[in-house]
Amino acid sequence: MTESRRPARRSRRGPGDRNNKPRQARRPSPAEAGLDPARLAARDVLRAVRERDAYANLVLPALLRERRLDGRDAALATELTYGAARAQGLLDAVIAACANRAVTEIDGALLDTLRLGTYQLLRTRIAPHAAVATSVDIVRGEFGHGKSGFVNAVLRRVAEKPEEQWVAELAPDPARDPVGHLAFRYAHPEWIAKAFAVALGPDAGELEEVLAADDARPVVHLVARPGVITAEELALATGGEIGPWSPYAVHLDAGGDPGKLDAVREGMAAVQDEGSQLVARALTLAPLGGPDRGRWLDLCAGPGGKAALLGALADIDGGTVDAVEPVEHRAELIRKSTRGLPVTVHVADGREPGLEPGYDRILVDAPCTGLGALRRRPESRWRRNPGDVAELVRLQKQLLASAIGLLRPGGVVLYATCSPHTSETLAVVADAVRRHNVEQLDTRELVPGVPRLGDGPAVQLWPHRHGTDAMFMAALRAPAS
Ligand SMILES: C[S@@+](CC[C@H](N)C(=O)[O-])C[C@H]1O[C@@H](n2cnc3c(N)ncnc32)[C@H](O)[C@@H]1O
Repeated sequence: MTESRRPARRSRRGPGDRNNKPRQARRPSPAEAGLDPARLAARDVLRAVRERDAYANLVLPALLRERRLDGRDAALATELTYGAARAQGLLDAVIAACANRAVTEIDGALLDTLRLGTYQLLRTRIAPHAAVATSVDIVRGEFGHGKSGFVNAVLRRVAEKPEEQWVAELAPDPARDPVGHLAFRYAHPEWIAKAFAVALGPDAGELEEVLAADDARPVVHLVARPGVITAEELALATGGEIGPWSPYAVHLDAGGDPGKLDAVREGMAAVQDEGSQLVARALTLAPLGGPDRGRWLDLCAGPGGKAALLGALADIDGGTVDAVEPVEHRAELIRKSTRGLPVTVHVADGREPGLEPGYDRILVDAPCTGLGALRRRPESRWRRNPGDVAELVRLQKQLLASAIGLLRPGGVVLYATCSPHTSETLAVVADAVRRHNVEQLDTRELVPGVPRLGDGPAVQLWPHRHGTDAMFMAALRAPAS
């Protein structure tokens, strides 16, 4: 991040032009007030996230379009929004230390701007005076001098020390609490860092790399629709690079909106993490007892990323896919993403979908905490709490049991989560193996060519090792007869 403060844009319309109203009769627009549009957009998204539980990665693109921000403004707004949303816990600890009060005692509207300013001061190369002045301007424009004085005072204290020094002062002692220290330093809730350490097991020494990977800006992954375009052709068409593991993956390094790419608009490609591509492909590669008659099921299919890949692969061999999703608007997304493919969408609960048993292959891409995709969902680490896990695990076990009941003899179910939390992964699979007559396959063989998959039989992908989301998958096969 090399952005420094630029002169604020001025409106071309003279202040007072509209409706010929006198100058003093209306508030100046943000541009007229000299407010930086990128920072204002970032502040507004942070506010929507805090007040309405909005998703930053949905609100920001819409807001950039609405305000016609592009180029450097869009890049700066994106960096500041996602960066501040990810780092919230660390930013709040520093703000609390500088304000001499808990952040819960600070007016939320001021806190958004303080987070934005603190992020710029600690984690970007934006000149400190610019970070402070633009934050103060935003607050002064909305609340007046008194509150902007408070923001000014807090941010000036933040600016006294670099991030490392704040971490050294505020984080738990690394000798006594190494996981707590890393969690603080890499801005993760401690329970999530602990869950990652447990999932890494003997490789827990890699925890710092996992946490750091979560904070890196994620590369956009595209999937080339099989039978329509190859990854090579897609890479050429988009200027991207072929992904290392999935035969359909292309990585886009450049920023910008992938939805505007011709290949994506024309349905030849879609945005999909390479790990998700590997999950869908693994289901198709699993060895069945007996021949594959091409009757496949995606039991938790919304919004349809994997259903679309499965549908395209099924189409090549004349197979079909049933896709189940209980939430109507997510079912509609599946219909859109699988248009033209042999996929039938069922709005139903996967625990009792009302489908005829006898499937050759079933994917259970279970609802989960999403702890494996934190880099793509900036605010989610601060929204989730440990109490979410037990309820999800109950649902995951029920969905997996339902899937096993829908298999034909010799059929395979692939259980997957975008979470590495072992309660959602290994424990759910162990429970299924204990309760049901299924054999666990070596899932590593279903992701050929991918290194560092551990001792099996399940597969845990990691952002720091594979550049994918931390997808988990385990294949279970029903006895042949
Ligand atoms: C991890 S997402 C699946 C992502 C999807 N496979 C893809 O690649 O786009 C889990 C989905 O399960 C759905 N879900 C939640 N409860 C469910 C249930 N009882 N039965 C089936 N699906 C359910 C959620 O609405 C969500 O769309």
